[in-house]
Amino acid sequence: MKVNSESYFIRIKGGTLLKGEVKAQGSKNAALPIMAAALLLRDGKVHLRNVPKLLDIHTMSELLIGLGAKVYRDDHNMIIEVSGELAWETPASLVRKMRASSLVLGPLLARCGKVVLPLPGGCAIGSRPMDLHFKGLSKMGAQIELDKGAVTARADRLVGTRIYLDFPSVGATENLLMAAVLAEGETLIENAAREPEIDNLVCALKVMGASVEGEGTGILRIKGKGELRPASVDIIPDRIEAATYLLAGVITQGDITVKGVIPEHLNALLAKLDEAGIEVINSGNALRVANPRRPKGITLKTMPYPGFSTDLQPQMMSVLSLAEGTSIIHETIFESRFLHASELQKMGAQIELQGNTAIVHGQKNLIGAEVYATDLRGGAALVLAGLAAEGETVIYDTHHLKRGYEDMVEKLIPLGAQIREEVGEPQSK
Ligand SMILES: CC(=O)N[C@H]1[C@@H](OP(=O)(O)OP(=O)(O)OC[C@H]2O[C@@H](n3ccc(=O)[nH]c3=O)[C@H](O)[C@@H]2O)O[C@H](CO)[C@@H](O)[C@@H]1O
Ligand SMILES: C=C(OP(=O)(O)O)C(=O)O
Repeated sequence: MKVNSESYFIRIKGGTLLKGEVKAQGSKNAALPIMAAALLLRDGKVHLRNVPKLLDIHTMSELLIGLGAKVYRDDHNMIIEVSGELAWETPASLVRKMRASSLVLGPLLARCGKVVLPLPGGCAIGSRPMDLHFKGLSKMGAQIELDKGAVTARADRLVGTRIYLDFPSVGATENLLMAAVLAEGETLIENAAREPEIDNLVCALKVMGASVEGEGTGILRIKGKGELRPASVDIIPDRIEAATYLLAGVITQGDITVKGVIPEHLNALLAKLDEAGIEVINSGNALRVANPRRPKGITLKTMPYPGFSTDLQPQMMSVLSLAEGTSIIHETIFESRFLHASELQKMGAQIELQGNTAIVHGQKNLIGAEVYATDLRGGAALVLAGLAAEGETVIYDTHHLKRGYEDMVEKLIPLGAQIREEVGEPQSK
């Protein structure tokens, strides 16, 4: 039987209370830009530790190899070796697979003076333009041309300048920061994103010899350097993956400890769980929920960090669909990040959508059903719902989960989940 990447599905027999410990993986969204940052080296290696084994990481490796870098992997360690000339044309087949491919734009432009990047385009969760990336690079002296779905950026020299971001875009902050570390003079990025993954990138750039100040403050001050040096970098724990397992404990009213986390990265989630009446035990580098009660309905709004992460909104919607009372969820980051709602409705969730607001009327039970993962976190939300639902849930298109969750099924089984992944064409599809 021919198996393609879209033939994965997951079967869950729900209603089992989960119990045990699970370790957080390294952060996907920190590892991806740091891998791209290796392109800034003229000659040498960047060693990365705690790199998660994910499809997106594989895609970024392929992209770097296509550009002329060498990538070696050994379990969760990775070495990226860069020397000599790099290609500046990025292949559409890889760029279209993953939005984060656009993170090679800043480093390649700074390193090669020219980049052709097919535009990653929209995806299921929203249109995701790159205007802020282009505006910032233009201000640094780059010429940007858009033609036939690709951007060509050219710059004989990038010059430090003052850039105000109209929105604290994570990707734009990362691209501009990486371009600025090799630019002439000082760059100021105002209204910069403050996500922990940006701090991890700043930390990586600093060990590579860059001069950057202001991480976490919203104002980044970068003094350009002629050259960076080889370095070793630790990837931070993945706050979104960690939170997903914590929420698996909440939704099954189980007893789950997530180890190897940085709890302060999850302050917004912890505040909302507290409002919902869920006690989370914080022991410094682990978070535990111990047979929590059913959550109360709450209101939440997704916001740039330190606000509530849009990447946790779908999983939280599953949890709140089993709350006592009604919850209101405002999605302010992506315009179509409610695709999971109609799948949750098939499982008995009572959700009304009004533009970027979801009104979730909590139910006592969800019922297993056949549902489709529409995107990465939407898929995670369905796994959570399936773990709590009565009877069997079959989730199709679970290849999306492989972008962001290392061995999700294998991590849930020891916690008591009755879950298995299957490959092939399911009968009922
Ligand atoms: C690989 C990675 O780190 N992905 C994360 C990153 O995505 P990403 O970096 O794509 O997210 P951004 O912060 O850039 O996007 C946030 C919002 O700004 C808009 N925008 C962005 C750039 C731009 O030039 N113009 C513009 O209008 C986007 O369409 C979106 O509505 O941050 C998102 C917001 O926390 C997370 O959900 C993603 O998981
Ligand atoms: C939206 C996400 O990733 P990406 O930006 O790579 O699509 C995510 O990690 O939830």
